[in-house]
Amino acid sequence: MQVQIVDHPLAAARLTTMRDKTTDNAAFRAALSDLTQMLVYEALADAPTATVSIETPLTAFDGARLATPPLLVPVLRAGLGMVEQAHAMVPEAHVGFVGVARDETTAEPVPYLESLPDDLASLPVFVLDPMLATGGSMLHTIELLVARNATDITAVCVVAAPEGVAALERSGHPVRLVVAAVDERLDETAYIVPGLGDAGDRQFGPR
Ligand SMILES: O=P(O)(O)OC[C@H]1O[C@H](OP(=O)(O)OP(=O)(O)O)[C@H](O)[C@@H]1O
Ligand SMILES: O=c1cc[nH]c(=O)[nH]1
Ligand SMILES: [Mg+2]
Repeated sequence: MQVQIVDHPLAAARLTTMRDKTTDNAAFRAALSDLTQMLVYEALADAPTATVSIETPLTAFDGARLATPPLLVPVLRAGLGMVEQAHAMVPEAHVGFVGVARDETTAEPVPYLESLPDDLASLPVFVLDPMLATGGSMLHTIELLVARNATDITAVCVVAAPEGVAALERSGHPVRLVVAAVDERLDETAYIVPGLGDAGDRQFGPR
């Protein structure tokens, strides 16, 4: 599996703001939005383009547009903080939604929402979720996509645990990972260390 770590001073600065426990909800959301812009920019660096013939004020010109804009799929709740910025970067993209919440005691994903197009055979898909911990929520989402014939999936995350990266790798699904950092480990409650805490709570408050 391809793992692309977005290692840039501006990304590191936003991630540091997100990790800081004194950062309030609004500043956390702002840093996540900025960082999403960088992650999506990097995730699309090799995307195929199609030619668009236009006229500049001076002459004819063959320009470019994305050949196939990806379907954006935020994983609720925490992925909601990424979708507006990702959509601003790719305004022509369609958006699907998946809702999953980890059971607090087992850390197993509990699905509660699924709103996706029926056929994803010819569409790249960007799954937006800041946290890849055990990988359970991401794998649940990827399985929904693969069941709809998706063959080109990018997980766009902020922080991953090595355990989550390994789970994606083991799954054999057609996925690559674009992430700002791969942290040390999971703790005994399956939270990422050093991490940034609960990405949903830090944006929206406790559920
Ligand atoms: O890799 P995993 O072990 O599955 O953990 C990662 C998931 O946990 C968080 O969501 P959470 O369940 O806290 O829901 P929330 O976004 O509503 O807070 C996060 O946004 C991921 O979806
Ligand atoms: O560290 C973690 C693990 C799962 N979900 C989060 O929001 N944070
Ligand atoms: Mg949460």
